[in-house]
Amino acid sequence: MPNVPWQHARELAHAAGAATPRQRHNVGLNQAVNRVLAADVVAPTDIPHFRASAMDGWAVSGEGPWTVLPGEARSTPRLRPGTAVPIHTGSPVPEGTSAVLRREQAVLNSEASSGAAAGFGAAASSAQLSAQQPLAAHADIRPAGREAAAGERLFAAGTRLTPGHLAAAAVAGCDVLRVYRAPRAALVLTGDEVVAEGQPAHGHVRDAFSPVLPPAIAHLGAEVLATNRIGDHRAQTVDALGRDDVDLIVTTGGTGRSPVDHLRPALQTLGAELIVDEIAMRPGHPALLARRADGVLVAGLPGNPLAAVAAFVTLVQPLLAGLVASPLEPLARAAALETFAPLPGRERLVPARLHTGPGGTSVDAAALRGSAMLRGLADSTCLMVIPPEGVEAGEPVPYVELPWTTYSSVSTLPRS
Ligand SMILES: Nc1nc2c(c(=O)[nH]1)N[C@H]1C(S)=C(S)[C@@H](COP(=O)(O)OP(=O)(O)OC[C@H]3O[C@@H](n4cnc5c(N)ncnc54)[C@H](O)[C@@H]3O)O[C@H]1N2
Ligand code: MOO
Repeated sequence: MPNVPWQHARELAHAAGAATPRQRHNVGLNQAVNRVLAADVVAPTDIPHFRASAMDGWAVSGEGPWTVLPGEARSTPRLRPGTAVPIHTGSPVPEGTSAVLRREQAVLNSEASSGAAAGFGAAASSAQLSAQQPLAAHADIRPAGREAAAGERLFAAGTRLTPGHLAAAAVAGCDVLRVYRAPRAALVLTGDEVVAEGQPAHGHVRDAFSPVLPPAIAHLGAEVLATNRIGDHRAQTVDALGRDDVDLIVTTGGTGRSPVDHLRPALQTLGAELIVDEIAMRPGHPALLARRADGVLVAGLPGNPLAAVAAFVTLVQPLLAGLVASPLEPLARAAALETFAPLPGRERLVPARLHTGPGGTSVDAAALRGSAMLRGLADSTCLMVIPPEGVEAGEPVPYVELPWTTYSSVSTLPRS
């Protein structure tokens, strides 16, 4: 489809990912962060699975004062009314326990000082224990099943796993989780003039993409199997686009229509279908998305670095979400801090920084935002999506987070 409206390009990319057959497998918890659940996680038992003390102190039964029994809670299966036994945080409470008395609220024998001074854990058996204040029934007892009952759904299929999910799964007693296999990608970076290290000579450029694309793709939960650098050469391009051990090939450069741009002709040679053929956006309009006859997807990002990042969030981000059955997220909005004039027929993606202040959340566009520039991007957390009709300062504008924005997507400081 030629010159696809920006939002439609996202939807086509997401649908292309979602239409790709998915594989599922079991992974250990320490391999599961950032993977997407392919099945619900269900509590195998009650969580917690036993009634436990929430504090260090005494398990007591009935009304005080209580006679302290010899031993401690773990070796005491049952308490009778009027008795108590020392207990530690997390230990199972004996049957018959009506409450836990915190050590600092306890008085042993006739001592009026706090339980801390009353020799907790070292009290002689048959000492008399009482509470400084009335003790509520069930005080400081964590009931079994308080967090979840056995069989209850803890996390739904489709959840992207964070360390917090994994900690909860571990506490539930899970060792492996059923997840979608991480999508596999290969990079093909084109350009005779592109060098991978050092200061580029006159007419050459230093590669901007190998530092940004692998972490961005990994952040989105996929693996980069290989990065292949090729010259502006037709046969090399056909060859590089032919690998079949991946779900997705991401290319950079060569999206134009000059004799040295080989991406479109190479895709034609391979019999690939163009799903998106240019996008009504700036920068990044020459970007494309294609599917080979065997289903492998090819996302062609333009060579200009900021244009490539804009095309990445438009095509690759939704596509990778579709590959693991995640929804296409609606865009968040924040107030634009400056006015953008209309640009009929296309969206503009502008690097910007989110800022929270007393008046709410706003987006502050970077100054250096030419399609071949990167300084503005370096200092940004998102791309504003300016609609064709423009936006007035103070109006809400949609934005997409950059695919490496993690825990601090909202800055509390204005751009300096
Ligand atoms: N006659 C026209 N010319 C151009 C048009 C157009 O519509 N008509 N569109 C412009 C736009 S917009 C873009 S974006 C670029 C797209 O270019 P290509 O995707 O074909 O990329 P190249 O020509 O190979 O390179 C463009 C530019 O990017 C630099 N580049 C390439 N790879 C890298 C890299 N790995 N790291 C850093 N920079 C890279 C390359 O040196 C060029 O400067 O076409 C416009 N032209
Ligand atoms: O996609 Mo191009 O950046 O607009 O130069």
